[in-house]
Amino acid sequence: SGFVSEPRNVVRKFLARPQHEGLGAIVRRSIGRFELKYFDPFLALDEFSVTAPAGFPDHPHRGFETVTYMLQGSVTHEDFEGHKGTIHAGDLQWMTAGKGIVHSEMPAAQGTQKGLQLWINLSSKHKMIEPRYQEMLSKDIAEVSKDGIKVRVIAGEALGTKSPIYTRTPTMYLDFTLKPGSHLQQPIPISWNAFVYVIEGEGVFGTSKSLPVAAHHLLLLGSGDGLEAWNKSSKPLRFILVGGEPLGEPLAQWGPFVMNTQEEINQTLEDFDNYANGFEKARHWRSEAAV
Ligand SMILES: Nc1ccc(F)c(C(=O)c2c[nH]c3ncc(Cl)cc23)c1F
Ligand SMILES: [Fe+3]
Repeated sequence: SGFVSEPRNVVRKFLARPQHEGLGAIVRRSIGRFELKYFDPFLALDEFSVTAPAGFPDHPHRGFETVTYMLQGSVTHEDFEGHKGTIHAGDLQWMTAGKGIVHSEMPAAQGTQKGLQLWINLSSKHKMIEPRYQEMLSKDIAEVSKDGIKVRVIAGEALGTKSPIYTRTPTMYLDFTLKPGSHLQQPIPISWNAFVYVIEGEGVFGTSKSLPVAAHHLLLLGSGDGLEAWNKSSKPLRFILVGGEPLGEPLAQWGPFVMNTQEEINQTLEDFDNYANGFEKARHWRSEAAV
C-alpha cells in the first residue's frame, strides 16, 4: 500500500456507547458526544441500529452534509422534494443539505438495519447552497484488494483508486478489511484531521507496539502523513479511516442546524417555523412513513 514516512499516533480513544436517538432508534455516537463535540470538520459519527417500527421520522437539516453508509439491511429515505430511495447493505448516500432538507430515514425491511452516519460541516460559503444528493450502489463503489488488505473507496483515494464522490469539504472516507497478519500503510494529507472507527475485529493502530483496539472504538489520530495499522488477531479486522480538511470557522449548532453564529441559528429557526428560505416545502409535506 502507500508509503508513510511519519505515521500518525493514536492521541485519544473513545468507546461509543449506545444511546437513544430519533424514534426508538439506537446510535453509538462517537464524534458528537459531549467529550468530543466537534472534530473539525466532523460534527458526528453515529453507528446506528434500528428495527421497525423505530426509525428517524421527518426531521430537518441545514448547513452540513450527512453521509449514510449501510452495513446491514436497508433504510428508505424520502424528502420534502419527493426525492425517495432505499439504500441497502454496502450502498452509500452522500446528502448535502445546504440551505435545507426535511426528510425521513426509516427501516426498509424487517429485522435490524445497521449502518454509519457521518455529519460533515460545510464552510460558511457553502452552508446555504442548493441541497444535493450523491448516491452510490454497493456494486459501483471502487473496491481494491492487495496483500490481504481490501479497501472500499467511499471518498478520496486508496491503493491507486479514486472515488467519484465530490467532497465539497475535502474528505477521505475509506472502508478497510484486513486479513489476519496484514499490515496497512495509508497516506493522509498532513493538514487534515483524521480518525479511525473500528467496525469489527481487533486492530493495532499507530505503532506496532500499540495495544489492540476492539469494535465500536473511535481513535483520534495525531500529526503525520499517514496511518499504519496491523491485524495481529486471527479474525478479519474492519474499520473506516476518515479524514477531512479543517474549516477553522466558528460553530453554532442547534441539533440538525449547523451555522456559524447564534444569529444565523435564530434566523434558521425562524425560516423553519415560517416555512421560508429553503423550507417552503416543509409546510405541506409529511413522509409516507409518518405515523
Ligand atoms: N436532528 C436529529 C435529531 C434526531 C435524530 F435521530 C436525527 C437523525 O435523523 C439521525 C441521527 N443519527 C442518525 N443516524 C442514522 C440515521 Cl439514518 C439518522 C440519524 C437527527 F438528524
Ligand atoms: Fe437525517
